[in-house]
Amino acid sequence: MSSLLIGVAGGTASGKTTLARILKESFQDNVTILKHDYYYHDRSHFKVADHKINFDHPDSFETELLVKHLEELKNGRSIKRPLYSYKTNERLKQTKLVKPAPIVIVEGILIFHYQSLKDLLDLKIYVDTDADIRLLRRISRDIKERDRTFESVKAQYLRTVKPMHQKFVEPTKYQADIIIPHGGLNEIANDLIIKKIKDHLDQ
Ligand SMILES: Nc1ncnc2c1ncn2[C@@H]1O[C@H](COP(=O)(O)OP(=O)(O)O)[C@@H](O)[C@H]1O
Ligand SMILES: O=c1ccn([C@@H]2O[C@H](COP(=O)(O)O)[C@@H](O)[C@H]2O)c(=O)[nH]1
Repeated sequence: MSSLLIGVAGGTASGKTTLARILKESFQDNVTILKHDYYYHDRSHFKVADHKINFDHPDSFETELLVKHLEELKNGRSIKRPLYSYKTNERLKQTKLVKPAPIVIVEGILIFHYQSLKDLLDLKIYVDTDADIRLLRRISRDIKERDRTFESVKAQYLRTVKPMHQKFVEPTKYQADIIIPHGGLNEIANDLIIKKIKDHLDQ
């Protein structure tokens, strides 16, 4: 059986990681998760504050490498994925071994922007959460987990995150097979996706 490739897109802090985590908890070793964020270009040479760098433009990622890795996984071969630090904007020297699995979830704000990536996906899910909720979540998460200050989150949001969302992320919503409202813990939507995955595993 070839792997089922599921893409989970949506704005920052919409609940993509939360959905991927719920699917991983339900299906354990049957699920492998790859984040587009692992494939950010290295920006550690920038000595300026984070909010000066545009991390929300499609050119910020090495998407060709992600596409190559997804093809490898789909063909049953392991890959060594990059490791990325949000704290230092750095692509680390080490890599992490990722084994193929029946379900591969790829997650990221812009994954439906690239035709080559979209063509590989069997199911495209867009997690749709209101911008004010996402901003509140992002402020808490970035301060707690990504070593940011309120001022830096605010400046980055206004300078790049919001305009790039409107220009590049939001339009990809209509590329999705399923749009999940109130993303993160939408139980009905999550149950439907779990059912779809079970059907694939039972084939
Ligand atoms: N339904 C929800 N209710 C409250 N907080 C949530 C919900 N879904 C996600 N979060 C929180 O919001 C933050 C961003 O969620 P996450 O799933 O990491 O989003 P994304 O991967 O889209 O950036 C995390 O701190 C997460 O715990
Ligand atoms: O070094 C970095 C890399 C990325 N970001 C921000 O992360 C989000 C995407 O991650 P989500 O988990 O989907 O929120 C994106 O909006 C970038 O702005 C960063 O701040 N620093």
